[in-house]
Amino acid sequence: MGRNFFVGGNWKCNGITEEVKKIVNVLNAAADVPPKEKLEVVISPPFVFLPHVKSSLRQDFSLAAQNAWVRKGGAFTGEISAEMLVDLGIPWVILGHSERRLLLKESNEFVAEKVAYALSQGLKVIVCIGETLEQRESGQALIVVAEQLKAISGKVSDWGNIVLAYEPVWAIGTGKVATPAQAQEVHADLRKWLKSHINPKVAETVRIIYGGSVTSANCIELAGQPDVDGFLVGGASLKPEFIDILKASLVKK
Ligand SMILES: O=C(CO)COP(=O)(O)O
Repeated sequence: MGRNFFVGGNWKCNGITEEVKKIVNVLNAAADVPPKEKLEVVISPPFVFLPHVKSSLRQDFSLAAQNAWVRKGGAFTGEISAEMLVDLGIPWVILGHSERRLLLKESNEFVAEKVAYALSQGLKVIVCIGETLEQRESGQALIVVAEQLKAISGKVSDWGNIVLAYEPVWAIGTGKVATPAQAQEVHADLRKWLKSHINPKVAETVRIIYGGSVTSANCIELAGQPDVDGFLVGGASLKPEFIDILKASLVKK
């Protein structure tokens, strides 16, 4: 089917210099990581560590920022612009993470504007979408992710540089992973949505990755689902078990 497996390691707001060095050492020392043509690995440290990690991380792994400002830089204290990331040679950015949607009140529209701007500057974007527990329990999961997707599709015409990360909020950092069937159901539905609202080619080629309590213990079964094209890993990306998660890509033929 030709969708290259994709694993992102989202370090979130974790790590100080010594810890960052240790994680990079573990990543650099990992043997038998499938080659780039089979597995795309993107590590996302906090902004302040991007230059250090860029200069010390193995060449077959790539880098993502965890956020970017919604438009050109300027008088926006505390923000980081897409131009700065491009200047530093950072190819990817994570946008729309639920922690930012919920804690920093980023709306669907705002996230969509950020995605469009980042793409316009040449960044590739990991777009996060996902429902809360309350929304799932009231049967709204698919409606919520479709709305999140619709906002983005209203502002984006080229999907070639987008990876979609389905991250149910109730599974993030809770140890309560979605079952493989739950993940597959939403991923298949997202692909159906893309097919009818964008086009069949985008539906077939966009990678849809799962995030939320992925560990070395559950990654193989999740990776075995036909519409799960990889993972966005939080907590476990700070640990040596991340290497086992990378190897879950081997279940894809
Ligand atoms: O939010 C996540 C990745 O972006 C998932 O976090 P956890 O893997 O810690 O649940």
